[in-house]
Amino acid sequence: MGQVENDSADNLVAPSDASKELEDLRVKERCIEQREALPGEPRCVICGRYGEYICDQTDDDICSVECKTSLLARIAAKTKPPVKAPVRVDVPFGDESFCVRDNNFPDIPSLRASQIASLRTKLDICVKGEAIPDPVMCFSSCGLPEKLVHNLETAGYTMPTPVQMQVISASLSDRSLLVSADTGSGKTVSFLVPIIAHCSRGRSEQCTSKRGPLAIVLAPTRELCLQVEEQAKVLGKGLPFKTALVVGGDPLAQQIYRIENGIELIVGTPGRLIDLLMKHNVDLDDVSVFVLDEVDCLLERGFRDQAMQIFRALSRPQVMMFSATIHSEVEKLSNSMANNMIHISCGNPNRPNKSVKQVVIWVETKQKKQKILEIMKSKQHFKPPAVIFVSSRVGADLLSEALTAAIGLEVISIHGEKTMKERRERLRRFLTGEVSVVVCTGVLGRGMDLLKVCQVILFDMPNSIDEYVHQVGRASRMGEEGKAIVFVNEEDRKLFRELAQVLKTAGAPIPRELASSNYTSGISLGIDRKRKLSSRARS
Ligand SMILES: Nc1ncnc2c1ncn2[C@@H]1O[C@H](COP(=O)(O)OP(=O)(O)OP(=O)(O)O)[C@@H](O)[C@H]1O
Repeated sequence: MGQVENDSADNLVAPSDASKELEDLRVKERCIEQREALPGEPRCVICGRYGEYICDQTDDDICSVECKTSLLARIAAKTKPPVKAPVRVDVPFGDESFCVRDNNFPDIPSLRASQIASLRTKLDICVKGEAIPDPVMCFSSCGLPEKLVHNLETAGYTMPTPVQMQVISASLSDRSLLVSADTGSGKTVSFLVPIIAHCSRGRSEQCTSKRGPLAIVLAPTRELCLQVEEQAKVLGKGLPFKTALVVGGDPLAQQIYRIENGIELIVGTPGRLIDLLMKHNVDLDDVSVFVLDEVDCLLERGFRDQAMQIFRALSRPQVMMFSATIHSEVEKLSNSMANNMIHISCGNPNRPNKSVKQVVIWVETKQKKQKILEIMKSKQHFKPPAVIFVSSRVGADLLSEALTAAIGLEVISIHGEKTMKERRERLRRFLTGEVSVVVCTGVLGRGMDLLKVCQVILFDMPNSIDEYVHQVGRASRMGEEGKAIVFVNEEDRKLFRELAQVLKTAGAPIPRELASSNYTSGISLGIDRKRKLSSRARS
């Protein structure tokens, strides 16, 4: 007789046929345990996975107990008069373990700690902190306003991504967070969903006509602010949720007028927001959520003082910080901004997204223009729409003009010296496909969701490997395959060591010149270095 296997998810022994059958017969508790539906198979009406069961009360296809619970909750919410959301209670500073439970929302069967741990491992989620809420498996199972769930579905977001699963649940319990997750993994929705839920709940409770902001999102570039505000509007449609965009280059008076008329969320760059706060009396008393998107940039560079000044103007907000690149200095600083912080990391932080193929080519500075023309003339290598990153504003203008003249295809430039109107219009033309190639400085390097782009060319290496990670990341969204062609030469030597390590980890080819450089000595880089050294030894 075969021994009965332990059915723990952590068990590494493959289950016997008999236990597999038993597993198949077991009713799936959570939707994550259910497989995807094959073509022609019934789909769960809540999450779209395989609809293995039928809900006895409604006859709908359903994948698990969790989704059945959500379905019944939805139906109950439609038939019952709207229930008042629980009152948000101000707790003493430092007591952030307090959390408001929504007793109107039915309990979801809970998983054992070992199952949660194994789920996080499968989803590539690491967490650090005390009493961390479990990840949520679908948007409809965490008590969000029904309209918000509907807006998410309409936007095509049927399932949360791993970072959203963990961040949304942690954030809904009012905890402050430091989140590092791959480029293109869906961090924006992970902070917008709790913000919108919080704002619409907050407004439905307030009896006063006063409508000062309830949340602030800071981001380092105007383009990123524009993008985040757009997405917030889409997800908050139909809810008591208005936004104000506060960025330089747009008239200040209009921004003030909008805020005075009542808004819930301000999305802005630090400089303009400080400017506005200094010149105008904006009541920030009710701001209880403060998000720093691209936090390493906001806390490391010239932005730090401004970001901290805004933070200090708020009274004990929930702080949520996000980036694909976070190092220890930012971790330390972030810990000083909130108590009982949760650290979440998803995927491969501080490294380029695995979906992007990195092709690093050694090109002398004088040859760069010739090389990029060769690439752009090759149907095999050039796959527009494409973004070309350069290091200077003048360089962006010159290169875009030279490429337009040489290949007869309109190539536009975007950088910080252009007016806001021009930057907006050019970005619109690129995003709508009117032009297919843009040359830009770092203004489009971070956070920009350039949906159809699957090729970037780093004509000039950026100043740091962190910026490299972000720029390379523009070539892939949500795991789509992309390609980054990167020009390097001796002028980039201060990054050789880290670059070689990044390429080695990704299994990408390392140019011979880089492998044999003194700057990469001591790193075992395999074949290229050995070949070069042995040919030297022969001569
Ligand atoms: N749950 C979801 N289902 C499907 N698509 C999603 C989901 N969440 C986000 N997306 C899409 O994924 C893309 C990447 O999201 P987003 O721009 O938020 O990534 P990010 O993690 O902030 O990346 P970066 O670090 O580059 O800023 C966007 O096009 C967004 O619309």
